Amino acid sequence: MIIKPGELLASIDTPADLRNLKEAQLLQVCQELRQYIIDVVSIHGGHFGASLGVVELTTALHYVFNTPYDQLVWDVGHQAYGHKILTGRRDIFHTNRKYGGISGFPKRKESDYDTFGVGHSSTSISAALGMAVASKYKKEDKRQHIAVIGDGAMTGGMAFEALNHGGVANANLLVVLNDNCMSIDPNVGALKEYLTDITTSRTYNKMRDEVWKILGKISKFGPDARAIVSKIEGGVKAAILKQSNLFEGLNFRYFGPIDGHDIDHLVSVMEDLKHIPGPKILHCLTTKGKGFALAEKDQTKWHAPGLFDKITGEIYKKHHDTPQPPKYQDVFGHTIVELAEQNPKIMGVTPAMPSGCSLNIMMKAMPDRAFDVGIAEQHAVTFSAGLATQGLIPFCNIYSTFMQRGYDQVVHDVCLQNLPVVFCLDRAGFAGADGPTHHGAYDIAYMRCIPNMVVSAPMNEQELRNLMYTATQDGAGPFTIRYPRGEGVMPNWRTKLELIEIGKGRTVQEGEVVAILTFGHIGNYAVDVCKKLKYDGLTPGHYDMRFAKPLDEELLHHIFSKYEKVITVEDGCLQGGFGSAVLEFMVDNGYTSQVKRLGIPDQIFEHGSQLELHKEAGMDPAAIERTVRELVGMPVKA
Ligand SMILES: Cc1ncc(C[n+]2csc(CCOP(=O)(O)OP(=O)(O)O)c2C)c(N)n1
Ligand SMILES: CC(=O)[C@@H](O)[C@H](O)COP(=O)(O)O
Ligand SMILES: [Mg+2]
Repeated sequence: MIIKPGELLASIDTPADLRNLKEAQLLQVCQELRQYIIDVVSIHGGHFGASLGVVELTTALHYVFNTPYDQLVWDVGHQAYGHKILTGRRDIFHTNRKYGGISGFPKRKESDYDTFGVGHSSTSISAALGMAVASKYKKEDKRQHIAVIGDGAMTGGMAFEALNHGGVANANLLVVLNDNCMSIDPNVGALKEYLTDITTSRTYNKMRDEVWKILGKISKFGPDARAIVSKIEGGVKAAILKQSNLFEGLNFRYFGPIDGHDIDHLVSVMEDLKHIPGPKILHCLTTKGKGFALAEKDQTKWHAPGLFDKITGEIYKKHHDTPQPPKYQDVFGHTIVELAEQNPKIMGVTPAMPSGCSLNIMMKAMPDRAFDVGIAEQHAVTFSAGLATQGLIPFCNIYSTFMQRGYDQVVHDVCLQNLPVVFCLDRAGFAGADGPTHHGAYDIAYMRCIPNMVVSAPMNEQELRNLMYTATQDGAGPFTIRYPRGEGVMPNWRTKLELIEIGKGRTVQEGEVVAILTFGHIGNYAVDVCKKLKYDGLTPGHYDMRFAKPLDEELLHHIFSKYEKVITVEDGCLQGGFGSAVLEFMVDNGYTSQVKRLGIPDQIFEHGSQLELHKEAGMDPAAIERTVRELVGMPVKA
C-alpha cells in the first residue's frame, strides 16, 4: 500500500531540496518525516524505534552537510529510514525489506547517498576514517566525513580500534554518537555507565557550558573561527577536558552532550563543527522510539515490532486454534535453563542479543550465570574460552552472521586449545528480510574446517534439545549447533533429554534409487516432498544427518552402497558446506554415485522471506521434488 507523505516532505526529492528550505521549516519536516516512518512501518514492517530516534539528527545532517559529496556513514543502518526517505527513496519506501524492494540497510549500489554498506555494527568510524584519509590524500580539504554511531554499536571493539587510529590520523572526521542508552535490549557495560556519568557530571557540564558559550559565538567570526577554537583549546578546554574525557584523551575534540531532538540547536552546532578540522565527536542524547509513546516506553519490543496498528499500538499476531511449534530461539532459551538447573557448570553468553536469542530467559532465572557482554562477538568467544579453562561449560549464543566477527577467536582461543565451548548459532541459513548482511550462509563451511570442532544442526526442537544436552558431556569439545530464524515443527517440544551419539545421523525413511541427505531444519522440506512423491510411487530414502562433522560414515557407507543417486540439502553455502563434506567422503571412499547438491550457490542473495530465498536458491520443496524427479527420469511436467 502506498502512503502519502506530508506536504513539505513530498517536496523533498533529494537533500538539495531540503537545503533550499528555511531553517524554520525543519521542525515541520521532522514531524512529517516521523509520521511517514510510522505510517509506512506500521503497514509494511521493519526496524522502528531506532529511525524514530534519529529523525532530527538525520534532517540536520542532510541540511548542514553537502551530501553526498560530504560522506555520511550510518552504523548498522537500521536507523537510516529517514535518510532513505530524504535521499530519493520516499516513494519506494513501502518496498523496504521486501523481496525485490529496497534494502533495510544503506547499500552502496542502491544510492550515492549510501556511502558504505552496513548491517553489522561498529564499522562506521573505520569506514568514515578511511574516506577521510583518502580525501586528505586527494587534497579534498573541504570534504566532510561523518560517522553516526549508536551507544550500543560503540561497545564494539572495532569502534575503539577506529578511535585509536582516528585520534592520530589528522583527518577530517566527525563522529556523531547517538546515545539513547539502548542497544536492542538496554545497553550494558562500563562504557554505558561512563556515557551516563559524562551526561550527568556537574563539573564536566559546567566546563562544557563555558566552552559552548565561546563556541556559540564562533560562527560570527567566519574564517577566523579556527584560530579562536585553537585559542580556547590552548586554555582551559585542552588541559582539563583531556584528563576528564575519554574521547579527548584519544585526541578527539568532544562536544556535548546535546539534545539530539532539538533541530535548531543541532543545526547550529553542526554548522560550527563544519569549521573545525580534525577528529571530533558530537555526543547527542536521544530517545529510541521518539514520538511514538509505546515505542518510547518499551524500546526493546519496538526495535522491530512487526506490523501494528499505528493508532492503538496493537502489534498484530497470527491467531491459531491449535498449539503451534515454538521458535528455535525459545527452545534454546528454556533448554539452557533446564540444563543449567541440573549442571552447575553451565553458563550462558550473548553479545548483545539477549532477547533475539532468548538467553534473556536464563539471565532472568540465573543472573550470575548468564551474560550480555555488549556488541562484542570476539570478546564473547574468548570470554567463553576463559570460562571453559576453569572447568565451566559456556553456551555462547551468536547469530551465525555475527559469528563471522569472532572467527579467529574460535580457531585460536577455542579450537586450538580444544576447549568445551558450545556455540549455538541462531539465524543460521537465510535470515529473511534483513538480507545479505544477515544471512547465516557460511558457518557450516567455516566451522567444518577447524580441527576439534563438532558441527551439528537439529531438524526439530527435540534434536536441538538433545544436541545441547550432548554438547555438555565430558569430552564433547568445541561444539557448534546451528539452527534457523523462526519456528520449528513440534508443538509439544518439551521432550525428555536424551544423548545423541556424536557423529550419528538418523534414518527418516529408507527408500529406493535416490537418497536425500539433509542437514538441519531444512530436512522438513524433504519430509513434505517424500509424502508428495509417494502418490506417484516414488520412495526416496531420507536421512537427517545431524552432523556435518564428524560425518556418520557408517550411514554414508550404507547410503552410497545402496543408492545410485544422492541429493544433499543444506541452508548454507554450497562451497565447502555439508554437501561438499559428503562429496569428500564419496571420493575418498571410491564411490561413484551421482550427487546433486542443493544449498546456497556462490552468489549474494538479497532480502525476502526465507521461502522466497530458498526458491531463488533452488532449495525449496519444489526444487527438491524437481531434483528427485529429474534423477529418476520423471521430470515435472511444465
Ligand atoms: C556485529 C553485530 N552484532 C550485533 C548486531 C545486532 N544489532 C543490531 S542493532 C543493535 C543495537 C545497536 O544499538 P545502537 O548502536 O545503540 O543503536 P540503536 O538501536 O540504539 O539506535 C544490535 C545489537 C549487529 N547488527 N551487528
Ligand atoms: C539490525 C540488526 O542487526 C538486528 O536488529 C536484526 O535485524 C535482528 O534480527 P532478528 O529480527 O532476526 O532478531
Ligand atoms: Mg542505542
